[in-house]
Amino acid sequence: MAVVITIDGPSGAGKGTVCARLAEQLGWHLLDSGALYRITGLAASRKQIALDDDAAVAAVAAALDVHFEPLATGVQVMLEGENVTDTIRTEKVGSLASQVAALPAVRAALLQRQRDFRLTPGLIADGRDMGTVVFPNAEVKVFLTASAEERGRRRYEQLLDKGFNASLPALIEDIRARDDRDSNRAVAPLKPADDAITIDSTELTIDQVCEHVADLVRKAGLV
Ligand SMILES: Nc1ncnc2c1ncn2[C@@H]1O[C@H](COP(=O)(O)OP(=O)(O)OP(=O)(O)O)[C@@H](O)[C@H]1O
Ligand SMILES: Nc1ccn([C@@H]2O[C@H](COP(=O)(O)O)[C@@H](O)[C@H]2O)c(=O)n1
Repeated sequence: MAVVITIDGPSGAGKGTVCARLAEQLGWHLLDSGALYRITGLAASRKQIALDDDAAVAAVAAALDVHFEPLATGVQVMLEGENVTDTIRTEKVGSLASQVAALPAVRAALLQRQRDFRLTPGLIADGRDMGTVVFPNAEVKVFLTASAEERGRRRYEQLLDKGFNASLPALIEDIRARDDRDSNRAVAPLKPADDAITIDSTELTIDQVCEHVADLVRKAGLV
């Protein structure tokens, strides 16, 4: 079976950035599990399904017509033939994702779809429950975190770079609300796996975090 490195952690800790770099460096597959929850939230909301209707949202998750197309600029996400790459990255869709992610049948419906990404030569899996639920036997598990203030500041700069207006206090508040919902839900809550190494990126650059994870991968004898 192909080897897996899991990187879990709260929103804005840098998981997506670090996972994409590592997957590129190693030539491994990449699972952005958050995108699956974002797409499910978007699809359910477009179908006007109540976001607390576990069975109905799970049916949407099970039937998702979604394709991830790797491009030189990143991964393009196609939902029912429509390019939703930018749409799913909004804070609004992040909030939809975090609501449907609390539903047990939705998580069950997405489980095998995530495990199917485990292909040779290896997989880097980004999410909240990669090391605890989806790939409990992963070879290397990382829990990447940072203070809510620093994560809010990163999100703020990201939005300004894209030409959007944003309020830093409101972003920090949103991040805290999402942390709270993700950490306190009954099923697959956000938490480090017992055998995960925690990296706090508050005071680290992206390069330093990538080097730290690459070091763990080398020490585990995976490359
Ligand atoms: N160590 C770091 N130092 C400074 N900026 C960083 C660091 N890590 C990530 N960033 C920046 O923070 C922003 C959020 O990073 P990223 O999207 O990778 O986080 P994430 O953990 O995947 O969040 P989410 O779970 O919400 O998708 C990006 O603009 C990224 O460039
Ligand atoms: N394994 C996962 C991944 C994500 N979620 C939920 O989706 C939301 C969006 O995730 P991003 O990583 O794209 O920001 C996130 O807030 C979680 O609620 C999850 O539950 N499990």
